[in-house]
Amino acid sequence: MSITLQLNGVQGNVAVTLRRSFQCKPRIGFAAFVAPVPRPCCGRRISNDKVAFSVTCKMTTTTSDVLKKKNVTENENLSDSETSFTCVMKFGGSSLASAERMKEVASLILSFPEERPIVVLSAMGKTTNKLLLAGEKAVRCGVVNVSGIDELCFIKDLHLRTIDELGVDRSVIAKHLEELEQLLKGIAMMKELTKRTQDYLVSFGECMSTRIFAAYLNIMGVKARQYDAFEIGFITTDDFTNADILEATYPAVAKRLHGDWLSDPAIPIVTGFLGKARKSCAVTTLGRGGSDLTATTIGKALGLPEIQVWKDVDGVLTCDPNIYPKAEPVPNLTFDEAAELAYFGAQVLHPQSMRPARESDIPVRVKNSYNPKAPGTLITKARDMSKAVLTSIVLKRNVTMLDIVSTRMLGQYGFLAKVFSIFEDLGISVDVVATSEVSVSLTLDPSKLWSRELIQQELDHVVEELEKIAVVNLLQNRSIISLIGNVQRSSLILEKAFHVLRTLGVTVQMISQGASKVNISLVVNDSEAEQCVRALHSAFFESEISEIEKGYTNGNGSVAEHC
Ligand SMILES: Nc1ncnc2c1ncn2[C@@H]1O[C@H](COP(=O)(O)OP(=O)(O)O)[C@@H](O)[C@H]1O
Ligand SMILES: N[C@@H](CC(=O)OP(=O)(O)O)C(=O)O
Repeated sequence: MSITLQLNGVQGNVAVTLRRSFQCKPRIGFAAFVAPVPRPCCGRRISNDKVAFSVTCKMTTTTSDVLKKKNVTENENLSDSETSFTCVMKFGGSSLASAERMKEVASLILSFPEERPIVVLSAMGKTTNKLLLAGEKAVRCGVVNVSGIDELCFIKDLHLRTIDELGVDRSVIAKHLEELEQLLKGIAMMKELTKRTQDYLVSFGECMSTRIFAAYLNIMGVKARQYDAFEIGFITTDDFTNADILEATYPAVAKRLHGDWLSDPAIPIVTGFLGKARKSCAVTTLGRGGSDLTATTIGKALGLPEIQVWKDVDGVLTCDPNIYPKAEPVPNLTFDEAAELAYFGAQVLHPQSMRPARESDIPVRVKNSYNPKAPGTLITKARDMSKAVLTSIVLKRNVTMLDIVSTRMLGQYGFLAKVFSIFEDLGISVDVVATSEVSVSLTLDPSKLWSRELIQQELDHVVEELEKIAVVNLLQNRSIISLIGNVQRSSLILEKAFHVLRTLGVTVQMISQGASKVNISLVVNDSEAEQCVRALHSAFFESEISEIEKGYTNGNGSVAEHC
């Protein structure tokens, strides 16, 4: 059985996403569609000979952004009933810092009446940081002093004030506030904060923000339902503080959210960042900023047409605005570029968050909840790279670099394998690598876990192990500057970048062109890094002729074609 879809006069290449409807039968192959259907789809039987399908059509040859939703029945009969969600909207802590902000986010969601979103929320403002600090203080302060921990008082005050200002009943989070204090007392008693307990501790942030927001929507007459991710099928590894999402998550989450919607439609308000460990069944977290990953996971699970992540900036910018305020929004990025950018330190996206979106080819839109009219950044599988040179500059500070020279003869095989097995044994992740026949230079990832730095003891251990096979030079306080862009034009990028760095008198200590073909990484001293980023930004992105650019002007004063 197959379906022929008539798209009312729209010509050209049409990508079609079919979304699961009421029942799991019959399974149907949709051979007639131009694009392959991502997974078996199910229809809703509306009479003996008709089955209704919820279909989203994305016109890829007209305006790439136009989404049209239609319900299509077998033999081109259209039905009006809408059966599923249209997007994920994720709001981070920066969008939810106060009652005022929660109100604005609620009206922002409701300003898209044509959307039926799944909403993913982070903890309010800086709640996660405060919870972590409260946990650290609890270890040292003694049980009797827990109630007085500044961060606990701040969290209580922020959430109760928000509840009161929104007109929500305090009972919505009363149990959580009580349990949070009990947990901190437990930590104080044990004088210990394990990673597992740390995850449980920070989960209170998302558990409370989602409950408050759902209750507020309900008060406003908009039916909403709160979900704890760890109760609806987010299954992860047991790697507390940095857990990976397991495949079983996708069908479980889709079944739960879709099933609930069909039996009693309400906007789902889901905790970002959290999961449930497969073995221990304890609460896990997905690493800092992990709510982005929650959003893309839900997008993939339900095969949604779009994933939106709402931030406090006008999209992904040409560099970190805290380093250089003249940073500009980047209108389009590929999944590869966004992933590389996030991995190499741009705080704006969680490093793993692009994976589910890329796997299911769902566009991710990064928008500004403080400035919803700004177009934001659209992240897709491919984009027109013909004019692209540099997209964004990313800085990762406080990196440790190792120069490792083999003590054996030239051509000794297995040297690299030995080096990397040492890192594997010690559970340390390597970022950037450059090799020669007898030596390897590499940088160590400082922020794998909770943004913590590798501690000296761990570094000493690495060096000790490596010194069994090599001469090792440990170089600390380095920075990686990642040039994200079109590596097809790497000569141009490098020529210009090195001109900038030479003008500044900066020596590049290592260079590596990523296998992803969208990233060139340069290692410099920490103390010089910010100055380099500003100068590189000025040279690559600013139209006025900068001091550095002057070196590129030709005789008649016009800028030579370098970028
Ligand atoms: N290249 C970049 N583009 C945009 N924002 C960036 C970039 N690099 C760093 N940032 C920082 O990331 C912040 C947004 O990310 P984040 O705080 O995680 O938002 P949220 O809490 O809403 O998820 C911005 O306020 C900005 O300071
Ligand atoms: N609250 C968590 C998860 C998160 O994603 O936060 P945000 O969206 O505010 O970056 C954190 O601070 O890491």
